Amino acid sequence: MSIPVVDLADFLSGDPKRKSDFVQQLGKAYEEVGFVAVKNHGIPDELIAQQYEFVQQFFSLPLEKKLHYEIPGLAGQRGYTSFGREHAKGSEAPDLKEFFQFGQMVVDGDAIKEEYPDNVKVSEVKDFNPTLVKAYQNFEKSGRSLLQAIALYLGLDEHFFDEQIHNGNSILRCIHYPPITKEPKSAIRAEQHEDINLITLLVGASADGLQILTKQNEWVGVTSLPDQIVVNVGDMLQRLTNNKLRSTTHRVVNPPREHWHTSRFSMPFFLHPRSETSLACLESCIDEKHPKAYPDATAGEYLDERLREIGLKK
Ligand SMILES: O=C(O)CCC(=O)C(=O)O
Ligand SMILES: [Fe+2]
Repeated sequence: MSIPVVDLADFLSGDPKRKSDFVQQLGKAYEEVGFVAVKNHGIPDELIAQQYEFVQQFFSLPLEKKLHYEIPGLAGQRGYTSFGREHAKGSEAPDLKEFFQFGQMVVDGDAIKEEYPDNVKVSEVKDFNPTLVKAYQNFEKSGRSLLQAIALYLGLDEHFFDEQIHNGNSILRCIHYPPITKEPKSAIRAEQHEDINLITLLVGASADGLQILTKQNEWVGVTSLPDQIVVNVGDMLQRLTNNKLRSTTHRVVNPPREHWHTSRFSMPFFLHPRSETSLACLESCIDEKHPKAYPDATAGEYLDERLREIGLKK
């Protein structure tokens, strides 16, 4: 299915009409579909290509080397998480994936640094960490622009989210779905779920498989052109907007049998605010037809609850 396509260059053009058209297109797409493809997203192609290359090198290391980077007690939030550990909320069978997570680097003296575990340094793949740092910063920048557009759509100040995401708890997740060697029991590459965070930026995955559940309750495949990234609403933004913007259910299905021998790689960037940020439903999104649907919570409290539900936190 082709999801709506928006052009971030319109938002950044300085032309008030192009900017406000972008805001309306993005907001409408998030009310209706929850997913958009973004062109002119600002993340350099060479950087994405490099990141893919290093990520493939990392996952092709022998398991005992990768296990060095799986750090107990971090709930998978930094470093390596081995195959079969994470399951979707409400699902028993683990997903068919392994992944590596990279988090915020605080360099401006902000005391929030104490909240974050250090990133895990991979020594076997030269330039792995510096490349993830660059990618992380680029995703943050594009994500900030998209949230500025969302703020305007919601009638908020354009910079409403800027402070909330400054040194926020965002995660860059590099995923490997290995080749499938035997009939999977009930598991698929990634079982249906909604993302936890505000928005997710996903660069072109290396193979088909991503599907979204439409309002008509049908699973449809999502494909984006190589020069686009897919950006979807997560549960934190759905919650903040009292269900005005949709955190659409999605999954990654197994390939047809003739492609079982192939790996799939993908790199979602989960944009999170600072943990103290309130996710209380915005007053402007509450009315008689839309009574307040969620109790107040901070982003930190909510994340904690969700990490327990998916088996990453005990
Ligand atoms: O691999 C993908 O294309 C999507 C992964 C995903 O939805 C997730 O990790 O939350
Ligand atoms: Fe997801």
